[in-house]
Amino acid sequence: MRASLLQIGVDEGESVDSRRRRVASLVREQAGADLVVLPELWTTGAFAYESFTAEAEPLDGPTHEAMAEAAADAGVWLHAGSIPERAAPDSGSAAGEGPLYNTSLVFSPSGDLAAAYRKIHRFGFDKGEAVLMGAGADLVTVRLPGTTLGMATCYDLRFPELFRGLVDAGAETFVVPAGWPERRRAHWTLLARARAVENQAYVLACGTAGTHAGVPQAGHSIVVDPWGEVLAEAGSGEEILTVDLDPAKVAATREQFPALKDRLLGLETPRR
Ligand SMILES: NC(=O)CCC(=O)C(=O)O
Repeated sequence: MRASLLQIGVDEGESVDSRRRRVASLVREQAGADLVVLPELWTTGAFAYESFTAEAEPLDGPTHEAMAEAAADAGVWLHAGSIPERAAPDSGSAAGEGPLYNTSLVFSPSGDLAAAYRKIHRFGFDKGEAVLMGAGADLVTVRLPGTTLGMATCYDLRFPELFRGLVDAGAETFVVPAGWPERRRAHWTLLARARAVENQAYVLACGTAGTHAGVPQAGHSIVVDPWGEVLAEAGSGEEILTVDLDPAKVAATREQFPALKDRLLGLETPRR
């Protein structure tokens, strides 16, 4: 299974529309891959909080349209990273706008939306995403030929219980789009490897390059195998990381070193 991670440069000098067109072309160039992965909030930049409202779009908005077409043209599964989603207002609420979410979209090779995941853990503590966006509530997995994807986004990487929940839901390959800052790059690499080792799963973690809202991005997208080995790691600039994965390695690792079977806590039915 061939995966291509597109570490997109997100700088303020490029408009959202032209970046969307550029990214669609890059996705089309990945024909021959099985899975293509984009970063978190690559239309706006994950730290460009002021632009979230202006650039928010419904689930079936311009990014959905452009990425569905690009996935179908390339004939690939596309994890299109995430968008600032403007949800419909609640039917019971007063007239006005619905909430914002940081929502990841996955398209099938025929361009159909296969899954949407609203980021559960929002970054920023008492500002930014944490106050502007709503929290997702659902764990999401997607079945692909050969592997089941588990979806998580950026700051989610710091919450191991999310990943354990995804394993319980059948995940074998975690896809983590991100806009991770350079300042905490060491955490990014360490956490990506930790989530792979503790869950005996592939981790495909795709970040951005460039600087937006004054925050230099780490880049360093990384692919880790179920034993924790780093299969590929990008530098800090815009880059495409292409890696061949062996989906059977997940089951083999879990069988040869069955640590997941020794879990005692957090199970619905305790083993001992
Ligand atoms: N966009 C994010 O979720 C940033 C996360 C981050 O900077 C961190 O966890 O550190």
